[in-house]
Amino acid sequence: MASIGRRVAIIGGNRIPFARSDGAYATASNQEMLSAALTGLVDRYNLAGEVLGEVAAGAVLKHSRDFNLVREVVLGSELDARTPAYDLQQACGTGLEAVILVANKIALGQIDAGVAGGVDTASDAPLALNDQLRKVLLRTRRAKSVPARLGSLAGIRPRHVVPEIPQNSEPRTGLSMGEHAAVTAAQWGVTREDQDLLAATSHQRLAAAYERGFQDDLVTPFRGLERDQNLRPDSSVEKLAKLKPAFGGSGGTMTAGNSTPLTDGASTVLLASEEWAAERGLPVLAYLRASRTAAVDFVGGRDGLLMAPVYAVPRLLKDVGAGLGDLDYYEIHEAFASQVLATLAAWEDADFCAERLGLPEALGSVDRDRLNVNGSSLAAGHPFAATGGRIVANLAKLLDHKARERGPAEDGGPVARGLISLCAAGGQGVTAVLER
Ligand SMILES: CC(=O)SCCNC(=O)CCNC(=O)[C@H](O)C(C)(C)COP(=O)(O)OP(=O)(O)OC[C@H]1O[C@@H](n2cnc3c(N)ncnc32)[C@H](O)[C@@H]1OP(=O)(O)O
Repeated sequence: MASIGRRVAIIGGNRIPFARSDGAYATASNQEMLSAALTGLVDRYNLAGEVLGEVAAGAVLKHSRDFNLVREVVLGSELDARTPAYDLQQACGTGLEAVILVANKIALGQIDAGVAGGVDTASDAPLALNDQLRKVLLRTRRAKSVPARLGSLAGIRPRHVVPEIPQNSEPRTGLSMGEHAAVTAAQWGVTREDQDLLAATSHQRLAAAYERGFQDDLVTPFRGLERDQNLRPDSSVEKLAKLKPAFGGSGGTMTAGNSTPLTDGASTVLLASEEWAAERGLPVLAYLRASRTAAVDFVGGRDGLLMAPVYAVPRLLKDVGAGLGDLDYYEIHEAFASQVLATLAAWEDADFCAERLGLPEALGSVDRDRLNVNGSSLAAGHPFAATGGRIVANLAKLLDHKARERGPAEDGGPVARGLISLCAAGGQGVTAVLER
């Protein structure tokens, strides 16, 4: 559906540098990381003491003690404690979904301003008690006498002490995200060379963005880290070509270098109505124009696990009256280089577009010079729920720069537009168009 209601302004974002799992943030909790990202945002936009409409954020991997994670983060922040907050989760789409939810409430006039965000730690992943041990302990707690309690505890066996560790795999197929992506890569004939080129480019572009100061008002140092720990400015196709396959067996084309690493980090984005921003003298970077989500039947094998954005984007483009080639920037989350390349290949394939997307011709090609121009998840890393916020803030700033370069449009319409596409576990995709 096309956008309705008030225009939703993106004022800016703040994140902490992303760290490789078991790296700089090995001892940081989700709450600490999201608090750091929010504190940086509050400081940058003078939000201390403000009662915001809401803060919506989430984590994919969460401890049970974090049942009210985002509200706890707000209570520990400089925001007025009367700011409501809630947790949400849509796998790797969480951060962008949070932006969309806050934006929709602003568009409908239900709130005037809000923060969206996301956080994840693969280092501090929640280990759960073995199911059998949990049942014994619950039974023991219900027991009414000491002998009954001891009798219940006597049922504990060594095998019950093995914890349940969260798996980076799809429950319905048992395959990891990487293994799923490897199947799709083979189906679309994605080559190792193209994947390594995309990965090297991602590192080089993110390094350049840091060098020219683009990240200065997007990233706040945390725990001694000033830049993303995964970033390798000297990354090259030659070095990447030496890595052994990580997914798809010994002949596989996917490696540690052209796949995202397990990552820790947090991001936040400030959204508001134009009136709210003007009252505070806060400049607008860009507007959230439209969004679409989609899901695919990857269990039945009809589509690849990470191919849902392929379906969401044509509907989104129709909503905003644009062709694929009309956009100034394309931000396609790099879960794996192969998944970005398979997505592009699908849009270029006239038969696929006719049969699956119901289009009269191929959706079109994406100009690589406008794709992930500041690098993306292959270089920055991918703390699942935090990636959406990173991408939204980055694109909003790019659009602001582009609009300043071009000056106002003669017809009063948007001067610059960009697409965001995020694939997510469970065969889902979350996409949006930002404009300025
Ligand atoms: C919707 C979604 O977003 S789905 C995506 C969800 N995310 C995932 O599934 C995470 C996928 N990634 C993983 O599981 C892991 O990172 C793996 C399996 C790919 C790799 O894990 P590891 O083997 O532990 O990676 P590690 O960091 O040790 O790298 C392996 C080697 O590659 C090297 N390497 C990694 N990246 C690069 C690079 N850009 N350039 C050169 N060398 C590199 C490392 O230095 C290391 O070399 P070494 O063995 O000589 O030390």
